[in-house]
Parts: sequence; structure tokens; C-alpha cells
Amino acid sequence: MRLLHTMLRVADLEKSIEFYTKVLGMKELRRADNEEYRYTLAFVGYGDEKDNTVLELTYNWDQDSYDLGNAYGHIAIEFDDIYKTCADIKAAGGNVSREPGPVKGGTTEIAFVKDPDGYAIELIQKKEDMSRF
Ligand SMILES: C[C@@H](O)C(=O)SC[C@H](NC(=O)CC[C@H](N)C(=O)O)C(=O)NCC(=O)O
Ligand code: NI
Repeated sequence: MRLLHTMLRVADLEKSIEFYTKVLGMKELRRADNEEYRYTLAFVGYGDEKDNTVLELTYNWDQDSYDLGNAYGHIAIEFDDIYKTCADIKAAGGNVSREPGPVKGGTTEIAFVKDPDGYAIELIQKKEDMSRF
């Protein structure tokens, strides 16, 4: 077994694809329309789905906003340099909601950004050892 994808419902598919590809460096892997049920799926990630867990962006044609509620946490992505990534995101007009730095009470360096729908994305500084705290 392996993790295949995480699905996020998005209000503006092109805006979300632009964010995940241009700002976070992912590739658009495939897109599929469902005419009968009026939605489009776009899969984005850092590599082919046969070897990578990806995001499934779901666009419902007749819905232009969502209530994210208070249960969703974040999706975490590892970067070689979260400080440069955050500077680049700010320069591109993105929303860095938590500045890069050590996690409270720990040593792992993290930052948070918000995607166009307000979903939080955690950026984690690449470390040699896998101790993540
Ligand atoms: C391709 C696979 O990874 C899917 O997740 S498609 C599953 C399908 N998705 C939708 O219908 C998305 C639109 C829907 N309005 C929504 O917002 O979730 C799905 O959930 N089908 C239900 C079923 O019972 O087949
Ligand atoms: Ni799915």
C-alpha cells in the first residue's frame, strides 16, 4: 500500500494550479473533467504518480467558495531552503502566514503559507536526520 493523494476542493482551479506550480514548484500531472457530475480534477505534484504522493485539486463547476472549518491542519512539503522559498513567495505576492524559524519547543525549522483557498501549507527545512521535532 502507499499514499496516493490528498484531495482539496478549490474555488478557482487555474489560480490554484498557478500557486502549486509557479509558487511551490509542482508540475500539473493530469486533468480530467466529469461532465455528468460537473467537476474537474487536476493532479499536481513533484513527480509521476507512480512514485509520488500528489494533490488532487477538485473544482466543482457550480461552487465558488468553501468553508474550510476548523479541523484541517496542513500539508507539509520539504524544501532545501525555506528562508529563500518564503522570500520568493512574498515577492510573488503569496501569503507567508508564519515566518520561517525553529518550531516552538523544538529545532526543526518550519514556515507556513496559505494557498489561494486558505489551506495551510507547512514548509519544512530539509535536515540530514529524519528526527522531525
Ligand atoms: C479520481 C479519484 O481520486 C477521485 O477522488 S474521484 C471521486 C469522486 N469525486 C467527486 O465526485 C468530486 C466532486 C464532488 N462534488 C466533491 O466535491 O467531492 C467521488 O467522490 N465520487 C463519489 C462516488 O461515490 O463515486
Ligand atoms: Ni481522489
